[in-house]
Amino acid sequence: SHLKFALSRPEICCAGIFLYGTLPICINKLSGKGNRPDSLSLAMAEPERWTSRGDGEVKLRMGESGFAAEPPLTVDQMFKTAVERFGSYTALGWKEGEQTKTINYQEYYQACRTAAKSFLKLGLERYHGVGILGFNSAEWFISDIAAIMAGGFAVGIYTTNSPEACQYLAENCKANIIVVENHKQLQKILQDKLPHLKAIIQYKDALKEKRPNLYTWAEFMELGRDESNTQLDDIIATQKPNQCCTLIYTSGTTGQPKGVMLSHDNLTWTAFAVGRHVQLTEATKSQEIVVSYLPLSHIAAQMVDIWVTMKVGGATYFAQPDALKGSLVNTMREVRPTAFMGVPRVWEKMQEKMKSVGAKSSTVRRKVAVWAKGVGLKTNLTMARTPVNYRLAKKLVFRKVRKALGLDRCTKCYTGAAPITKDTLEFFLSLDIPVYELYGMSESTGPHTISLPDAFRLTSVGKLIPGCETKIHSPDQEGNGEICFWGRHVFMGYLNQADKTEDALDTEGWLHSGDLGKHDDNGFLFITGRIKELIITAGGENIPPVPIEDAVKEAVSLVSNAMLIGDKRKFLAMLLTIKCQVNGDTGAPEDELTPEAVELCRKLGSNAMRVSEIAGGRDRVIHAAIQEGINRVNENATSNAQRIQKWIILDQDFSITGGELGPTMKLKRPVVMKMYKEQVEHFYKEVVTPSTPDNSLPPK
Ligand SMILES: Nc1ncnc2c1ncn2[C@@H]1O[C@H](COP(=O)(O)OP(=O)(O)OP(=O)(O)O)[C@@H](O)[C@H]1O
Repeated sequence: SHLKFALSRPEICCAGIFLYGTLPICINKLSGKGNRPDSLSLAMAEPERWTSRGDGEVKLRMGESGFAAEPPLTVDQMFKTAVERFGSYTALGWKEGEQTKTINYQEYYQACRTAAKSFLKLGLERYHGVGILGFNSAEWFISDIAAIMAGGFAVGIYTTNSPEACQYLAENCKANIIVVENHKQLQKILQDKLPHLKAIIQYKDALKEKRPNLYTWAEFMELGRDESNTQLDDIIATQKPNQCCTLIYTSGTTGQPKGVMLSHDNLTWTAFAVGRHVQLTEATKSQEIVVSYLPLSHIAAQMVDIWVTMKVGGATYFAQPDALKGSLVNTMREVRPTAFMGVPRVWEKMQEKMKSVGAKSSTVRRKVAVWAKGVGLKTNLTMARTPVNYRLAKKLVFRKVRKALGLDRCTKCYTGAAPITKDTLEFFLSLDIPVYELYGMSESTGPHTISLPDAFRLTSVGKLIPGCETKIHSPDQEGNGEICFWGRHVFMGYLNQADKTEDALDTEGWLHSGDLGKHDDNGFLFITGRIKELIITAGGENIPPVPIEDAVKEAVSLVSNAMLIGDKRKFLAMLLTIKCQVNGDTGAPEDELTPEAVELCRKLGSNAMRVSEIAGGRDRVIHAAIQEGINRVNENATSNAQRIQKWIILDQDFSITGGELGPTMKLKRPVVMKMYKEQVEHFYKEVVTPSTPDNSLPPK
């Protein structure tokens, strides 16, 4: 028909050829190389691999067989199937006073439909956000799924966000509705600056003030209770798996948060692939139980607690808001999860706690524990369990430890979202608790590789999830290169950020992770660095900071956080913080040292009790001990450029509340650089000589 048209109207065709020549240039400018803007894509038959438009569609990365060929589903379709198969099984559980309340899959689905109708009644528009700002709860899940069913975007907001950060997100996703946990979170969004906002719902505690368009959870659910189903069903009928339904905002370790657009297929396929790959059991055989406590605005928690659990008909129990301040272990002991996911900091905290309890126990107990841990590590590393010793150690120690942690029926313990140290992995392995690593990013809907009981290498992040692919881009001689992902878990694009999307996805559609890694001969992936935080010195040397920071933390036990500086500078310097107490209510670091740090100071010959007595080199004894540790690290440096020439102890530890750490405890380097600009400038102002009175070490 094109040919026929060209022959009948040659003048239009010539103009068309002219336009056709210039159009690609305009298109490239508008939307990035090789990817048509969506208005044009719509006119053409096939959507492209990515889009940065909220109402855009993408081409699914279907495979011909295996996991990648699984038929695509919308969230509603997956949920309906779960209701058909597991309708009467417990879906969600939570504590109300001393009582545990539960709802089954049938009730859960109906609650989501009611909430979806309420959202529509409040004016939720298609492809607009529903922000959710609060601790994990049934209301959080219901809001999330209802937002999707009603045609909006579910948008989790970190509870630790400042009012400005909350407003930035709400504006960015054109939030029509924001669901908040309590009065404290409500205060963060009570601004006139949100042009799209139509209503706010508070799901915990009584309202402290009445405002138009502010609803309690009960009032909100009442709105949709008797609404007809027509509007909701019409919207659900038009939803497609390749459309966006969830926005995950990156936590900003590498810059301003970006809205990662996840499609229905991203969520439902990843839930299927993970559940199948790690061999979760379906509720009809034996129900999987998880505890929800990690921030739900992060993809790891959402994927495990909401989607994977729904796929297999598991039950999710909610921890208390003060979970990470100490109550988690109580919930764990009550719920006794069958699968448990922690970010590295959670495992580290457990390790610290167990070590300090262990240190106080009797000599005999300690000796038994040391012996058992030796047996545990050896047998788990070699996978050859010496029956007698292992059985005895299990009876005397391992079983008791698992019970105390609430992990007695947990067969799947995971860590992910950030690097974990070998020391922590070995600690748990020695207690016969293998912690399996997951690796991925928001842009890959969570996991890309997973280690499994029968595919496990200490410090490896495991092997690829079937249906996904990994490419190591530009590998060096040792096989180290940028890890790139391919598969149905790869995101749609960053909302309204075509340029940033283009940086992340290459023309063939590979997602560039910004992480360095390599495979061993058996296909295990090892993360060896982060390109996104590589330091390039003024001399042109590329230095990955994390190994040096970890080495310092290991050499000087008093140090809680370390950040290496030196990008575009002549030499390396380091900001250090000291292990201190944390305020139980606010999570803010305090001036008092931890008991462990006080003990370490004593051993070194210092009476320091507070950070302020040590910071800035005030305590000469501690200062000398740290310098000695740093000298040891410097001795192992691979080149002169990799030696730490100067360092300083800061007055305050890094924290999530302070903004220096992201929700998964990854360092927000740009934030720290800004906060300590003066100290950093000071490093580079001074002439480095051996007699410099601060913490300097002369260049070799
Ligand atoms: N098991 C792991 N081991 C080491 N690093 C990991 C692991 N899992 C995730 N990471 C790191 O976390 C990154 C993904 O972070 P995520 O997508 O959760 O973003 P984020 O925490 O919101 O921060 P950002 O602002 O950097 O995107 C990965 O690219 C990798 O650097």
